[in-house]
Amino acid sequence: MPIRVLLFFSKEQRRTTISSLYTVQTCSCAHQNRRYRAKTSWSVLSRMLRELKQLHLKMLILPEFGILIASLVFFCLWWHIKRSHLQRCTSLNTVTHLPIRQNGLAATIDSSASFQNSVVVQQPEYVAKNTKLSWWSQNHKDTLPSVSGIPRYSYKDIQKATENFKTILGQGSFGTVYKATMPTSEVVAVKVLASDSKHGEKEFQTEVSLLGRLHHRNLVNLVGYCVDKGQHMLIYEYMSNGSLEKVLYGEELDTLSWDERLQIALDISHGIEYLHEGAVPPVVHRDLKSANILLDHSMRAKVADFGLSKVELFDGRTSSLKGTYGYMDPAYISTSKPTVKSDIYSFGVIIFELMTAIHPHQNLMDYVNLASMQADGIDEILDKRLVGKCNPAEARELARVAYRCLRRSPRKRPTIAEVSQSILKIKQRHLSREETVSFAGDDITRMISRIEDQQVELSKMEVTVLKKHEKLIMEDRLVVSKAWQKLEWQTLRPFEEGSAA
Ligand SMILES: Nc1ncnc2c1ncn2[C@@H]1O[C@H](COP(=O)(O)OP(=O)(O)OP(=O)(O)O)[C@@H](O)[C@H]1O
Repeated sequence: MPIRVLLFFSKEQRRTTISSLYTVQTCSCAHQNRRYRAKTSWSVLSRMLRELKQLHLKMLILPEFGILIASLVFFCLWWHIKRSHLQRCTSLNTVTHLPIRQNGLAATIDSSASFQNSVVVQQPEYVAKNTKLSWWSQNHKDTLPSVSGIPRYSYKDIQKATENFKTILGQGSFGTVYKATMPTSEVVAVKVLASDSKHGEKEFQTEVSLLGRLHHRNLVNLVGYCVDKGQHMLIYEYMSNGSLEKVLYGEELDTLSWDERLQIALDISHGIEYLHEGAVPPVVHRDLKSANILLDHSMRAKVADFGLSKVELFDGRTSSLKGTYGYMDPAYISTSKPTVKSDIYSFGVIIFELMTAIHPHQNLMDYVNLASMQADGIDEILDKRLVGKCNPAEARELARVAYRCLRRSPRKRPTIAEVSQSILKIKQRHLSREETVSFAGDDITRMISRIEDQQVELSKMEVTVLKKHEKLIMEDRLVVSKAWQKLEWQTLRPFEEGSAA
């Protein structure tokens, strides 16, 4: 404020003007809320102008004061325009973010109109890692903003990575899945949404927004996507051992060991636990089945295919039935209301599949119901490849967990955390048993090798004794022959001398 201007004011007026200007300045520093700040600034300014007018001073003709007011007005206008532009941009992606619990990570609920009720998790380390892929897309100026920070690729990029869609990994109701190698040498699986797919674009968007925000070591991670040339594609981390369904029912000679099956059950339960209890609100998968469990190079399992996932709503809203025959919870079929307990039911079916290698489409549930009539009924339906290779007590215990998951009343079914705990206990007991066996095995091996060493020693001793004996005999023989010669010579000598005489 130029001092010169204030000189025209009376003492009282000067004080009012200075304090008004001071208010403008401090308001702009003190308040975080910009709208409020702008509003306050405007009201203070207009009040000040009104006061100046009342003073009948011709201040505005003074160039310094005019410039100051003009720049203040300009600044406020500029700030307001910038602020509303920023707000408009953010509302296109995410609107309101409320804090949620997420395995120790801060997470938020996205209430944007485009992806209603989807779960938002703060961008994890893994996404940052994948930003190295984005150089590829950066060259393509036509790319639209990516969803949830997941790298977006052009059709050309994918065409190149899949070598013109050469290797098919599988076919689902969503479309065909191809193998691809990214420029970083990372091998991925590209799911191409079939143009006649019954899921359509809505499902595609659900999958991108949901998968892009949910990350766990037991979920198949989404590493990119493509919306280009009328095509919709999802890029996932590559699971080299394919689906659990293929491994259980395929013609591969290699079979899953009991140990591997226990680990797979535990991995699946951890994946579901993340969806049900790590994400708030909970995510119901709605299509858990062995075809949606994928196995990596070391046979560790991850839950895949969130195309049918929906965040559980607490308003009791019902929706159309989604899922796969044989895995669907009867309570869900009758109420059409998906809950986390419907997933627990499907998981129970998967546990029995793991144990029996009987597909739900081949009357698995009939066998399971028959087996439930006896305490050791599971022994009768256990996968033939496991007979004699697994501890029956462990198998029966796991079957009991699965039976609890299949209870008719959803309320009586355990939570996924309880299921995880039970499987973990079985696994730990299995490991400790194996250690004991291997300890005992170690002892026997050590004893055998000691006996073998002793045998070698004994045979060596035998050889030495024999050699010594032989030497002694030889020496004795020599002595005897010498004595014999001497005796002979002494006996014959008188005769020889006599005859000579
Ligand atoms: N990330 C992946 N890595 C390796 N193979 C995969 C991957 N995703 C899918 N596949 C293969 O592609 C097949 C089809 O997968 P997709 O998820 O499209 O269908 P689905 O789950 O079998 O059936 P639906 O879509 O009807 O649920 C799988 O069975 C699997 O063999």
